[in-house]
Amino acid sequence: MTTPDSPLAAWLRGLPKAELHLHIEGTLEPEMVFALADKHRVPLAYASVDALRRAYDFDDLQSFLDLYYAGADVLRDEVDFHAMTAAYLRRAAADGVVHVEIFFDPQTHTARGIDIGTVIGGIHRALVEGERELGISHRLILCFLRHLSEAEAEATLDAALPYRTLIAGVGLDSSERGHPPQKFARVFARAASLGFKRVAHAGEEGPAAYIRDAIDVLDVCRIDHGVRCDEDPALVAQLAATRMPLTVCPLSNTKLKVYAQMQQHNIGRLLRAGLCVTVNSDDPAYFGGYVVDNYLAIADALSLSRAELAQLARQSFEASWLDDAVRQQWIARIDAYVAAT
Ligand code: HPA
Ligand SMILES: [Zn+2]
Repeated sequence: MTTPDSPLAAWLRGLPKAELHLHIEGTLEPEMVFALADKHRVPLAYASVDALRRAYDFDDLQSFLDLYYAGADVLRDEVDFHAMTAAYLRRAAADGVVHVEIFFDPQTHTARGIDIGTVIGGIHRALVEGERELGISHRLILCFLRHLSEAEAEATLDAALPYRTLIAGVGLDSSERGHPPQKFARVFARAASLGFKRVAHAGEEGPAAYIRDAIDVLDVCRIDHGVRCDEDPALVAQLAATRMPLTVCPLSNTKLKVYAQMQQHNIGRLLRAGLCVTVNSDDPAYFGGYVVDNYLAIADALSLSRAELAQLARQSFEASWLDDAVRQQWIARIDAYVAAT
């Protein structure tokens, strides 16, 4: 068993990495939930930090989402959004993350009467500070909640337009089954015409057909999760041939019972089949680990070599929205690190 103080963990922390699948609301640790509940006098359903953490025992995606949306209720002002984002960036820096592309869910907050400018303002201020103080570059991705209507997604896009220079792309998250990509075809087309890049969660709990539809109907440039692609061998071949990135989240997949055990995870097989798979933490406060914990979990369970782990890190930059020259610089840094260690 590989531990966080093992030589492999230290080596992984030294490996430059990008994190591309991270819900900022999913970084809200129980300690911060309690601190913010206290600050705003919000009653909580749990008596202690430990009791809340013990509740993080999920059956599936929906059982997680119910707690995740409840936890986000303590975020009330700009300072809260800043504190949450700053804490994540400090933790990511300790893991050797040098670039982040993070999701936020504006509808979770606007539905509670919080202005979208408060949400974006706090997150963006922390990202700018993180770049200056920690050297972490960033992109911000606005996610639409797929259990809500397309009309509500359209209204969210409208509300975000005054902040459009701060937002690189749009995504699609929340309950997947029964909410296919087609439901959001028009709002994604409008986002494209406005110059936003597109990503979507697909093939986490939903079928492989949702991955095809995200590509064909929403014109996405990455798939978030995508692990159920292996139910469709022709799709796997297409993903390999086109180098369509998958932002895979191993600890999330075992916590939400997509796989009963990490040994069953397909990321190693997909990597060896030539897919641009990447390693990410999704909602680290809820799933028991940040990005290095995710690398360690698959290294251990799937017996991945250091060469394979380095390739996963290279692919995190290949899949990123960094300028090509910057991407190539980070990949060269990885090559140099591997040669020197
Ligand atoms: O893993 C996820 N899937 C879908 N929606 C989400 N919202 C936060 N995390 C997730
Ligand atoms: Zn996710």
